Amino acid sequence: MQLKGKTALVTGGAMGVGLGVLEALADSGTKVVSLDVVEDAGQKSVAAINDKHGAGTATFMKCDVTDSKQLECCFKQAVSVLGHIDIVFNNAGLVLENKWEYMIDVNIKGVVVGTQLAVEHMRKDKGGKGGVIINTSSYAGLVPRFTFPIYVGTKYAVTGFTASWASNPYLKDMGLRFGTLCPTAVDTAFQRFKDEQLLYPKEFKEMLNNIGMLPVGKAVEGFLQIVQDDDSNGANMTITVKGISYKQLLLQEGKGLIPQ
Ligand SMILES: NC(=O)c1ccc[n+]([C@@H]2O[C@H](COP(=O)([O-])OP(=O)(O)OC[C@H]3O[C@@H](n4cnc5c(N)ncnc54)[C@H](O)[C@@H]3O)[C@@H](O)[C@H]2O)c1
Ligand SMILES: CCCCC[C@H](O)/C=C/C=C\C/C=C\C/C=C\CCCC(=O)O
Repeated sequence: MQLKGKTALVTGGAMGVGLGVLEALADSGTKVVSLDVVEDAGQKSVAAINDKHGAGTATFMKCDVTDSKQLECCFKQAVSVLGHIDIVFNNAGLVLENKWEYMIDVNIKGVVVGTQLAVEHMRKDKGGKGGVIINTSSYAGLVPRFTFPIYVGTKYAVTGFTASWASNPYLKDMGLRFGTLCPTAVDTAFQRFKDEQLLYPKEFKEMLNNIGMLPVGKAVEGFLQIVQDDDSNGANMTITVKGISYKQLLLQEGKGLIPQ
């Protein structure tokens, strides 16, 4: 997909990976809408993008992705601002083993509702223009980690849910494709966690000391690879200190998605 002249909606866009993606999309000529629960940072980051690229390039909407009504309303507002949506990045997420019901609401429900709204507004067979939907999982959505078991469960849910949509046999009519972003630890506010947010914080910090953290730009690079590769559908874009790679999942008649 050529990014110039396209439109995108990003959740969790106020900081971290979401903001990195917003900035990269705006730099490539995409008009963007940022949804986030943190209004101050959201407004400031959008103002900076508009200062750089011109008024109207970016729009911020305060939205708690755990509230389906808010998300539905913001998608409608985004379509009226953008005209239509080509790219949706369901990225908002957190790690809260000590408040796991809320974490499940953000990491799973927020992605499920965000994906369903994206399909509804984007599918060609119902008046949309098609496009790509990318959901943020994690390396921990592919490889279990004892340090935060419920977080891992939410990310496995995102990976499985997104792959299931990617294996939908009617995607051609809808003009949609899907991808999942699976980075290891990325240097964002996410990593400035309080110990009670993890089950085994000491052990995770030791693990982190061994492998180090990725810069946000590496996660953004992985996102852009999926968005720009029109042949990519069902890719788990794995981003680690060893590099960026994705297993293209092939849709084989009668067998669903099979790893290459
Ligand atoms: N940082 C990492 O180590 C890492 C690694 C792999 C995957 N991830 C995933 O990447 C995604 C982005 O994380 P990040 O590292 O950029 O963290 P971050 O904390 O810097 O950014 C997350 C953003 O999501 C927003 N958010 C949180 N709850 C929300 C809600 N209910 N509604 C709307 N917005 C909400 C936050 O306000 C914040 O702006 C998350 O899904 C996370 O699980 C992070
Ligand atoms: C505070 C919790 C942060 C969780 C962030 C993220 O979603 C999960 C990351 C999962 C793992 C990162 C930590 C260790 C990775 C261990 C090995 C990765 C090696 C990858 C490789 O280079 O092969």
